[in-house]
Amino acid sequence: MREKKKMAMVTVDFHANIVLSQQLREAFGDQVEVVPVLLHDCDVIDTEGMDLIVCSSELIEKSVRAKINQEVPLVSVKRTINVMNVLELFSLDREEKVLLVSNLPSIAQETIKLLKELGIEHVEFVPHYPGYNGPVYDIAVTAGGKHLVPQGVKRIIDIGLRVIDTSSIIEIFLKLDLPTKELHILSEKYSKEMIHLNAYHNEMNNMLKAMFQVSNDGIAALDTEGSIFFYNHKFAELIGYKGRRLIFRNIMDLIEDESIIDILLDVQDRNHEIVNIHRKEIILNKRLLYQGNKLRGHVIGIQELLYIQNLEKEVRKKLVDKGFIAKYDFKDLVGNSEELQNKIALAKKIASKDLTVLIQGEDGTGKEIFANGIHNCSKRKNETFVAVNMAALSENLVESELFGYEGGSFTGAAKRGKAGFFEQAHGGTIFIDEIGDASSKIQMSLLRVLQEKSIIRVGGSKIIPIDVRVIAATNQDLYDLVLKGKFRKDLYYRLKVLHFKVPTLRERIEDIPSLAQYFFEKLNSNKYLSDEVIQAFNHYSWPGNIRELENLIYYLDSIVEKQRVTLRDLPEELIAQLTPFNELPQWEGEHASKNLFFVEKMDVYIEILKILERANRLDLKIGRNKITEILKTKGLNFSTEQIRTKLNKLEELGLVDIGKTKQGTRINEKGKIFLKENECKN
Ligand SMILES: Nc1ncnc2c1ncn2[C@@H]1O[C@H](COP(=O)(O)OP(=O)(O)OP(=O)(O)O)[C@@H](O)[C@H]1O
Repeated sequence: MREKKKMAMVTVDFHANIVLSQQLREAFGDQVEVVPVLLHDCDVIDTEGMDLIVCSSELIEKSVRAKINQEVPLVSVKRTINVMNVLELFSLDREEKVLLVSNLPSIAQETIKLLKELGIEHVEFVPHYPGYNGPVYDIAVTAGGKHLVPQGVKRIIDIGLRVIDTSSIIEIFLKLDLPTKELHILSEKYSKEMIHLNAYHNEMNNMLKAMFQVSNDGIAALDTEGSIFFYNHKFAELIGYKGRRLIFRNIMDLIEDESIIDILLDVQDRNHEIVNIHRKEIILNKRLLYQGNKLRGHVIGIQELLYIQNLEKEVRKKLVDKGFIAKYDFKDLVGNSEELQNKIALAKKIASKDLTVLIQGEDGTGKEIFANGIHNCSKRKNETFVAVNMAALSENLVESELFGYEGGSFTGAAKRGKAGFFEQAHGGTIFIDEIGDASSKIQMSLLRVLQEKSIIRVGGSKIIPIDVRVIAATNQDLYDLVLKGKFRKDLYYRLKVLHFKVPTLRERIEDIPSLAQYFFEKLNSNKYLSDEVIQAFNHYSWPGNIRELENLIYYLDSIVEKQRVTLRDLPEELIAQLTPFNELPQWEGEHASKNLFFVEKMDVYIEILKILERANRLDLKIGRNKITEILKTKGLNFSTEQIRTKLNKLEELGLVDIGKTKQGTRINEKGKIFLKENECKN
């Protein structure tokens, strides 16, 4: 019979030797004799009959060789950390400075590396070893070297001696040159390995258990009969059994409500069920637990609804702070006018289509609220909403703000580069306000994004695919910009796939009282507008639209001391722009006529209508250039652009028809009646 193999386990430290020798005995069983040797206890290592010398580390290999006088194979093992022992380290504060104490600097460094590999990356380990006089911190971590920890440390975490790595165990087996017919040793070793592995799984199990215990969710596992075989503290607390032992208790004895028991024990997964336990609203999720095909039980996750709601609020607040959330809804649009309600109905339809939108409208009409509303009504409502104002972005940075940049692509750029608004909006919506202000270069890039659905960062070459819905808005006449060559036609058509115009406040004066009241209420003010003020407001042009009204209400709330706001309280500049009431024409047409003509002096409009009426009688086509020319002869100096706006206003009132091509503008029947009734008053 072949003699038993013999190996020496050499270490410096006595405790280490006990642990490592034991580990080797477990791995190799009766097939190998393990002789413990302490390096500093002998001048010469007795190698008589020795098949292998195992060193606890490469660092002692040289000293070991110096103490052997015979050629004996030698192996230095790799060491690893017992996973379970490091759990405590997860509880250390982020960025805490912690000493890593070992007998040698290199071992300290090696242990730090191992800990990092195990995921302990949130603390800063500072190596410490005997003879080193570096700074001492409150906490020290050591792998079996408690006695080496310097004075002044308040808390020592001993993660235990580092054990021999599996790969080294295999290396030892091979070095021992055990005959192949004795491969069973290896298989035995493997089975030992399995034991180690099981131990590792056990450790993982323990780690998971520890994680469940610190979880803010109540978690439990029940068998098919309802008997609890795992639960965490939070679960016990939420079902009203805080601090009680629930293992193997049946859930039916703990919760009386049968409808909840039904949910817990029925054979289907459950999502976001809301149940009432001890007068608390609890949100419940459940997954069935299978072993192969066989149902083993149920895993339950519960949480207090209030807690979730508060969390959501916090997350929402953070996104709001970053400006990445749509804070308005359609219900924030105050006003019952048909004009507004029709546009809201249209916008809701638009919201359901995942296409690009163009919103046009004067300043302060609520375009941004519409954009928010569309996002919040769309399938992207739970994703980010990034609002960008082209007019507010500096010319130099606009490209990098929109599309991001690669590290170091320009002076002042962050080293690691930065994602732009488009990347940040990925999955959600980007709202580009004042799109008419985009430079031709940006227009080109925007076209690319819309066509290719990808971006390239400034200074980069990688194509980054993005999935973003674009909502653009402008207070300018984009088509006019296209005609003037200031806006790309292709981009214009790409943007206005779905489009609508937000009505001005002039077009919906009946909303003024409710808007005014809404803004007073927002300020917690009990002030209100007198009828004469509302009348006056109806006769004002509101160039700044709702924003102007809002600001005026803030002004009135701070300046006026009485509850009822009268004409006298209005700012002088506003009064100056109102036409006195007795001069108001009494045309009983559509309400629009009541407001539009008091915006500016009536006479220009009357003159324009007169010119159009004459042209009509003579059957002449007349366009805005001709009208501008004729007005000049009457001492009324306006640019063709201004005349265009006035013609548009007349068209809005239904008094003229503007030809779509080169037919010029024609006065219609309503316009003629209006002219007849008002001509004399001017
Ligand atoms: N229908 C409405 N009801 C209540 N508030 C409104 C309404 N429309 C607009 N507002 C308010 O008026 C202000 C201007 O609205 P918003 O910023 O959406 O307008 P805008 O058309 O995007 O303006 P701009 O083109 O100048 O950016 C905001 O304070 C908004 O809350």
